[in-house]
Amino acid sequence: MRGFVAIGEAMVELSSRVGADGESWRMAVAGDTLNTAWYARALLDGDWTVSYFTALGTDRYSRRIRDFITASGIETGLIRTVPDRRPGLYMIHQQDGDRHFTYWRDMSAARLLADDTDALRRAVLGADIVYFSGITLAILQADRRAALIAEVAAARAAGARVAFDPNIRPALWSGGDGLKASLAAAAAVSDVVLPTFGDELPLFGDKDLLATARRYCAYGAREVVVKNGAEATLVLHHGGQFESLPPRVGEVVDATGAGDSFNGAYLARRAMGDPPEAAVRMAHRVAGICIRHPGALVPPHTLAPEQVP
Ligand SMILES: O=C(O)C(=O)C[C@H](O)[C@H](O)COP(=O)(O)O
Repeated sequence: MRGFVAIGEAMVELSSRVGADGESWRMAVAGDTLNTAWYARALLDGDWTVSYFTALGTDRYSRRIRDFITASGIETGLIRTVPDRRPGLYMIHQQDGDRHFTYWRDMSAARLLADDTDALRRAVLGADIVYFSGITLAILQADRRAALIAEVAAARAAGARVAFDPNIRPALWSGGDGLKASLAAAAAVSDVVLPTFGDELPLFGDKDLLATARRYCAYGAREVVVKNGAEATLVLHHGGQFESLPPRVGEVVDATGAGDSFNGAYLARRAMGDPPEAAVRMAHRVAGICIRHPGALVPPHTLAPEQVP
């Protein structure tokens, strides 16, 4: 068996719908790295196990998150338990054609996911693919962030392929606490980096997607996939480059999870041997399904092979 391990925070997700009887809220389980693990699990074949590493409490909602992850076919055996903490929560708001998030996660259990270095090491050692994000880093104290990057680097030295999405969320980084340096340090231990141009532009002022891709290559990445919403994705791979245009999607219900679902599909297809061109095409199809549904995750039947051949 081969192993895909994702590290980060799983939360309670609330998304709203306005119907005849007013606004109603739907509760789900999501979180960027969990979303990617979930889509990867849906698309990887039976030769792969997918595991999620985080920290959860012992309360009702922590149990619900754990049960959901297990029911999705993702291993939860290595998840840390922090009895006096609860999971974080976020609400999705649609505005100006995009999704926006409000968080309640300052004291979440996941903030302590890297406190036990041995647990972290057990989670990543022996994995074939390790996946983490800028959100995983943002929720940690600076020394724990460094510890996590060191464990990821050790897993890579032991043979893992490392994938990282910068997933820049300025709201999670207080001024001057090392956002840019953390992204550079993470990319330096990564093989594949999957940034979103719209997140990179305001922080780095990149003039185009190539500038974003080159920056992550300069940090050390070998394969960079720059997503750009409905516009063409740019892939830099072993010195070559190409662009791929996503198919047009009719009505966008909620863009939450577009990037994460793209990553899950891209990494799953690369893991199973597809070249980047075919992996990007599949990733666009899956992201197109994601954004036609509320919340980050879709009803599993919408990813059946006849839907995404
Ligand atoms: O922001 C966070 O901390 C979350 O994890 C909540 C969301 O599930 C992802 O952020 C969605 O990510 P996108 O694929 O970029 O839409």
